[in-house]
Amino acid sequence: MTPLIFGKTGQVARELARVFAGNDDARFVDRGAADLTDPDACAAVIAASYADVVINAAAYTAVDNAESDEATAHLVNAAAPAAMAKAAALKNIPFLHISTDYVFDGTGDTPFKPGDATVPLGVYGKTKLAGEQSVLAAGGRSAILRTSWVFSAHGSNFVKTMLRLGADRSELNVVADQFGGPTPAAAIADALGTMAAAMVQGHAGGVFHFSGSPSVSWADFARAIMDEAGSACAVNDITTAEYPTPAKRPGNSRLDCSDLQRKFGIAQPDWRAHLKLIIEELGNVTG
Ligand SMILES: NC(=O)C1=CN([C@@H]2O[C@H](COP(=O)(O)OP(=O)(O)OC[C@H]3O[C@@H](n4cnc5c(N)ncnc54)[C@H](OP(=O)(O)O)[C@@H]3O)[C@@H](O)[C@H]2O)C=CC1
Ligand SMILES: Cc1cn([C@H]2C[C@H](O)[C@@H](COP(=O)(O)OP(=O)(O)O[C@H]3O[C@@H](C)C(=O)[C@@H](O)[C@H]3O)O2)c(=O)[nH]c1=O
Ligand SMILES: [Mg+2]
Repeated sequence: MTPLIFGKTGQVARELARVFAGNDDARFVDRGAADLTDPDACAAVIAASYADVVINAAAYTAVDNAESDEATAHLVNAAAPAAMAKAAALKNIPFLHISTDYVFDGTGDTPFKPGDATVPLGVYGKTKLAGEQSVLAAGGRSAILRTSWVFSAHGSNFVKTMLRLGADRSELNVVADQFGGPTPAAAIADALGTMAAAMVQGHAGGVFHFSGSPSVSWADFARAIMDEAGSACAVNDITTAEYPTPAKRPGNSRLDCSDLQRKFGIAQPDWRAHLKLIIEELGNVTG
């Protein structure tokens, strides 16, 4: 396999570097080599490459900032993936793209299936959905992996935020009415590696869901983080209304991941086991 990967510094991209560590042909494209605000530059990198599969692990992920910066979020999350998917289709090579639970409105309490109606609540979700749609419309073979609540030892994520805040405070208020599956970036990268290999062999692709198990509220997740880190910081349940943010977030982010299991043999990871490893890796002592 000769994968071309957009993103180098992000949570998932760094784990893809581990997945492809033994592959000298793998190439990672960072912001300096192709800025996603310049979709033509992204297409040009694909056109000039010898890759047999393209993975896009770069995105505009600042959910609240996107509310006041829709133009940039749209370029990065929609226009760039559209250009990438078209360039990959022209070369007749498969394209793998990552999307989000935030394409859903979060109603109900059952896990969303890939074919369920998408109704994003904010700009980030709206631009990610536009990206999905243009990737599927590009005419090539593509796979879209929707995931949720990504965490790892690197970059910025909820685990690192909780460890940082928990180190200075005796209690934290965290929303207890938004539910989803925390997902280790390492498991996403492993899944993408498996999917890329299958796609190179001719797998048809499609839209799939992948999240960690079990589903919890952000408050439950925060408590698990504090417990695992040995932190004395207490976590109080609050409602979404008590934690106002620029972007509205879905109350139900649960994803039904059974299609990915059936079509690619990929099982949902238990996020608790990964959390333990990551907190060990961070060497965190929060007192
Ligand atoms: N984080 C999460 O909780 C979730 C993420 N996802 C999706 O998973 C994928 C990977 O996310 P994750 O690894 O967390 O992302 P990160 O936020 O950790 O990293 C984002 C990456 O995108 C790059 N990037 C952003 N803007 C540009 C740009 N203009 N040009 C070039 N590169 C750019 C960043 O580069 P730089 O370092 O230079 O800024 C960085 O490498 C994304 O598609 C995201 O939408 C889905 C569900 C949840
Ligand atoms: C820091 C903090 C957050 N919260 C809430 C806000 C929010 O509802 C929830 C999580 O906060 P975050 O800022 O990490 O959430 P957010 O950045 O919205 O995380 C999302 O990122 C994008 C990229 C995705 O695709 C989603 O799957 C999801 O992971 O916790 C509290 O209640 N208390 C706190 O002290
Ligand atoms: Mg965030």
